[in-house]
Amino acid sequence: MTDPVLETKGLTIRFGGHVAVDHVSCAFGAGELTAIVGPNGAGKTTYFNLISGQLPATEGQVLLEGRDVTRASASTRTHLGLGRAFQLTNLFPSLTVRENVRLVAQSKARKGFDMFSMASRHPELIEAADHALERVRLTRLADQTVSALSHGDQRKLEVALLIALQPRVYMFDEPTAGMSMDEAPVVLDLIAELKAEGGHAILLVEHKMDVIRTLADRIIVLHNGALAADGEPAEVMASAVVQEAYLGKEIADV
Ligand SMILES: Nc1ncnc2c1ncn2[C@@H]1O[C@H](COP(=O)(O)OP(=O)(O)OP(=O)(O)O)[C@@H](O)[C@H]1O
Repeated sequence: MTDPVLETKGLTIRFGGHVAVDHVSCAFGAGELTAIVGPNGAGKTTYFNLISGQLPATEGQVLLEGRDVTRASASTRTHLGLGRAFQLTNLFPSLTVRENVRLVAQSKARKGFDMFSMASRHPELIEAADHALERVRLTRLADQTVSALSHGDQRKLEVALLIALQPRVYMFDEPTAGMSMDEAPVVLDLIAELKAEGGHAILLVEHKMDVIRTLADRIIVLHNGALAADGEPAEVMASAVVQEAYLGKEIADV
């Protein structure tokens, strides 16, 4: 790997006596999509929270393009290029879909949040928002308020917001959860396109094996918070230790 885009070194968090993420050292390169798997409670979401800054590490480091961001706030990490799919609680439900995406494009461009005056003076922000919406096939809903969107369309909007942010690292946590069979391919195709663009590291927490099989270049397995396996998908899937101990029966048909 050339210089990693993202790296964790000995990353650890303890909740009281419980070690939820246990000295995880892992580097993620540009153009690589890594699926993070493991049984319920293995520490996947907590690992994501440590990387994105939602939780403070007890020990270890998070490096973004070589820069130590371990003590940086979540919003600083976002500005530095760490893009985690937005939770809908971060959105403005009474604003339109386009306005929400534009606010992210605006924050990326560091042009402040004076939403209504900014729009006319910076048509490029509208363009960036519309481009992101087009990529997730939400153009037809651009003028709807967010609160009126279906669950699947809200998930697509989360991805559009990430695209508007143009991060170096994309972090997706079960991006197609709750989507219909018709909706999921839009998001999965888009993630494949982002991977093909080559400039980003992509991390994906995912339970669905068909999604992992289609998208992942690499799989890491967490178990009891520790890194239990790391390698090419076929190799990791085939390892007896993963089949029997970590993923159970579901993986047997891979
Ligand atoms: N804020 C917290 N306080 C105490 N314990 C926590 C906290 N957050 C997570 N944990 C514990 O850390 C462990 C890892 O949880 P985590 O949610 O990261 O697992 P996961 O692999 O994402 O599971 P799932 O697949 O079910 O989402 C669990 O035992 C969980 O109970």
